Amino acid sequence: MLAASPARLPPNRKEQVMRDGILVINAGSSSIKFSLYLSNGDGKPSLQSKGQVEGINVAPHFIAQAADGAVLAEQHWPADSNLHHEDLLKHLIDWVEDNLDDARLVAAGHRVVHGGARYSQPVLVDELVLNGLEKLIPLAPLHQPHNIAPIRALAKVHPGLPQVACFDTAFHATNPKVATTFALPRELTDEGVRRYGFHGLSYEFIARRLGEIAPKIAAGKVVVCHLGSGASMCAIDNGRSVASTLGFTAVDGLPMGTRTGNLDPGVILYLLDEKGMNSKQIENLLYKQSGLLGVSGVSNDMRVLLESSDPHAAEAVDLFCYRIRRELGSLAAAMGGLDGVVFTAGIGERSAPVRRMVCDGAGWLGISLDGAANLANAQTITQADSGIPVFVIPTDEEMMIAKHTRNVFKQIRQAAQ
Ligand SMILES: Nc1ncnc2c1ncn2[C@@H]1O[C@H](COP(=O)(O)OP(=O)(O)O)[C@@H](O)[C@H]1O
Ligand SMILES: CC(=O)OP(=O)(O)O
Ligand SMILES: [Mg+2]
Repeated sequence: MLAASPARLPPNRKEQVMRDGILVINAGSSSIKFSLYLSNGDGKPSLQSKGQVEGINVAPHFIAQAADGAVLAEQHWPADSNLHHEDLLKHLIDWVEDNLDDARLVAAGHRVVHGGARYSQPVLVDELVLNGLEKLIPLAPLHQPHNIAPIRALAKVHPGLPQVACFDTAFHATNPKVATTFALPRELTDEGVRRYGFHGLSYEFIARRLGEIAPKIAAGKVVVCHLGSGASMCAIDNGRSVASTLGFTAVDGLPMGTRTGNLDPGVILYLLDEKGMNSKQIENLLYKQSGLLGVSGVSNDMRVLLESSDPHAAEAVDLFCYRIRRELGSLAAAMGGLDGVVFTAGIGERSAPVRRMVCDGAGWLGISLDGAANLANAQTITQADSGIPVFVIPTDEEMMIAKHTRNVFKQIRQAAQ
């Protein structure tokens, strides 16, 4: 049973001293990340613990940490342990429940990458919603099945726990039609074949955080570069997404760890007709064998490429940075101007060489990098007289999910009273 059961909502006298716990799950193909937030009143949810199971289907490793990073629990399983997503999720949930202290679990929030045309807001999940989300699996094969699996698994062990799906696509619902339309026959556009954009939870967090750090810039035209294993860029005008590099699926735009990014569709026809590949083989090529891994032949990990002496590794890094520079110009053009740039996610937050290669080629936009600040991953990495400031801001998709989940939970609690 997936729908929220009002029976568990009004706290009884004893429970009134308990704090509300919100479990956030961000599940990928080989890892399940969790964060437990305590939520009291209207304040910002506070992180109580976080952790992850990595190496699913290889040699799973579980780690849980307190908000200050202190390790609370750790477990390794051998490669032949035969543990699957569901077993490991159960381990994770059991650990969270055994370590709630004075909190009680009141809701769970999940990152779901594709909400399609229907969901432009977080939604309380029920069977109908889940069925709709399952129909979007072909549009995000690397993510959507893994995002949905923990919702079903959690519903089994916790029937009645309100679960909220928070979408990577939702922040881009403000894009104008011209930014989302492919030049395809109208019937296809009308049935939903259009650009959606992803990484929206990260962009929403960054837009809000930039509003605290540099409110004047945040009220202007900003390009945010979310550079992780999945990578994209977003044009944000006065806090609203107006264009992004990811499209109908999460394989468009920039080259990523293992994904091609933007590709002439004629290449797909060539693969079908001349190479005799079928759609599954092509999906595998586009999503798992390309990007940094495919070009370098070395690794999908930016750290490994930057340390490698293989010229193909350098070529992959060059291509990644070149494409970011091109998209920077394109997104600035979409907004008709540029007031600031933000780097975020694994590579954006930590890789000074990548940021330098992007910014050195963006002098024409007025960007003038401060080398020392860049090396130090400082919050502002441009010189004081740079025409455009460039920021490094750590993203926090989990915090965004916790906030959305708390808001949906508050609404259903009010409705139940
Ligand atoms: N110090 C670093 N320098 C360069 N790249 C880094 C560094 N730290 C992490 N990365 C890269 O960040 C990427 C993962 O980013 P992340 O945002 O955690 O991705 P995801 O959440 O999509 O798995 C990997 O390619 C990794 O190599
Ligand atoms: C949508 C997407 O590409 O997500 P990730 O970066 O987590 O792979
Ligand atoms: Mg990510």
